[in-house]
Amino acid sequence: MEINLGSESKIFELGNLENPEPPCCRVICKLLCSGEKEVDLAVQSAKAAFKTWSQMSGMERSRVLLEAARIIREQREEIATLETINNGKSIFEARVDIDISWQCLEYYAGLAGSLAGEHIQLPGGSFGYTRREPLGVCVGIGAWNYPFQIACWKSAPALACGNAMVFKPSPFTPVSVVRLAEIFTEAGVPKGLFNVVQGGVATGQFLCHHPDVAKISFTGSVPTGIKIMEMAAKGIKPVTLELGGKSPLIIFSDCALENAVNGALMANFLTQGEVCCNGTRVFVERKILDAFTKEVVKRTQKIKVGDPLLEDTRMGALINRPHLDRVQGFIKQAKEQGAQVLCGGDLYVPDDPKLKNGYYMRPCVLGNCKDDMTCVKEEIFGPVMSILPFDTEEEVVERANNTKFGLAGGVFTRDIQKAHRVVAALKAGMCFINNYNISPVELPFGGYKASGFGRENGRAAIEYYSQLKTVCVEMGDVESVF
Ligand SMILES: NC(=O)c1ccc[n+]([C@@H]2O[C@H](COP(=O)([O-])OP(=O)(O)OC[C@H]3O[C@@H](n4cnc5c(N)ncnc54)[C@H](O)[C@@H]3O)[C@@H](O)[C@H]2O)c1
Ligand SMILES: C[N+](C)(C)CCCC=O
Repeated sequence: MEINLGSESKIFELGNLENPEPPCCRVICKLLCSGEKEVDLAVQSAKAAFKTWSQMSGMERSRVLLEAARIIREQREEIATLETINNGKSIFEARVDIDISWQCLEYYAGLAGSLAGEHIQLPGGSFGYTRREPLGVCVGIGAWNYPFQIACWKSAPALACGNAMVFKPSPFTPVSVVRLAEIFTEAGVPKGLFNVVQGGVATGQFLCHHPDVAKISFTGSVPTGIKIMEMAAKGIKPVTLELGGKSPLIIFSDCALENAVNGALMANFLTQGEVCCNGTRVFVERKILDAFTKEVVKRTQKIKVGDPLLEDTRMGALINRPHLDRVQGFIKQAKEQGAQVLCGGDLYVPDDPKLKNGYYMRPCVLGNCKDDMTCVKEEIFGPVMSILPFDTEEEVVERANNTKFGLAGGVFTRDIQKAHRVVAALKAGMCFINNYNISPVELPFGGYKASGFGRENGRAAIEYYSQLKTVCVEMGDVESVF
């Protein structure tokens, strides 16, 4: 893979080969941060490509996106391996991420040909119509937990609507999105339509302030989301913010217990727990608290942690040493505040000497949790589940909503009326009934409250990557008031 590097700014490394002692691991590549000049070059080349792409019909764009989806499907194994090396997640999960990525491209390819406005009849034979038009050069800024998938969730609807995109991945996971750019080019998008710039805060700021950028779609933390919104406000640019969460998962005593346990594991331990929509506050009806807890702990202890490239590994390494330390800090604080570590939470050192400095920990289940504990209130973004007992539906709904976040929520029950009643009362954008953390690309995804706004996936995303032009057509004479 050829990595398109800027010439300015400092080099950043993914790991450090020269000094393989903690806190560093191995270098897999060295990249230059894109400076102001490189950001401008990327935006200008995207702007030039936009002229061609936006004039193509939806069907023509659809064919190109389908070809990109086909290449990704064909190269699934290679891209999944790259993503595992990029992020540290298990190859098993990386394959799922890649599948969701090509499905996303296929879905928006399917919509591209049918994007249309309305015809509205007016008096005297006059009429109006609306045109759904692209915005121009959109910026995508990604987090490190789903690098390839986030880039697809942003670029697929953006390109389907006729936009160009400049994408900046997280500096912790800069690699796989470069492959996506190559694939778009192989598939036939005009040169420069999807550009990648590399770097961190400064590069992101150059992008957000650029006068030729029409829209910013951001995935990341709440504090950065606030800064993105402030920068966008200065240029009156629309934003999509996909931010953090501390989502509730509510397990009623009438659930199918095995499904509920599976759901709780899905809600907490994908991608080493580094998932924005995780259901980390697991509310369990007191009647089944012991049975549920016993089973969830047993199953958590069986999760195979280690070399993410091995077929049977289900949990790989956390993103970096500071983040691992931060997660460990939350567990220490939880213990100090009275929570009980029911399993895991300790560092894991694989037998393989080449992995001994990796950022591994055992997945953790915390019992004896209370709503006011830090581990229950703050997003940990690691493999830490907090179990909280409850007694009544009314009580649990109130406690579930008692958070600044509103990204997701889940309910396990066999009572279908209760299930719909409870999800209707949850103040969260993405709710699951009797499952958790599955990702059909047909369904809109996004948050309430501090978890952000705008939607990715589904038809809804089209609204956020296009604008409506209204055309009013007079068929008679002009009746002037003057
Ligand atoms: N809602 C979602 O879909 C979703 C998905 C994944 C992650 N997240 C959230 O992301 C967070 C973890 O990801 P992270 O640590 O990469 O988040 P982050 O906010 O630190 O960084 C996200 C991206 O923003 C860039 N950035 C940082 N400061 C910037 C600035 N001032 N201007 C412009 N760009 C800037 C970073 O380089 C990175 O590319 C968690 O809070 C998680 O919940 C949300
Ligand atoms: C694919 N998941 C598991 C729904 C995660 C979506 C992106 C959030 O971090």
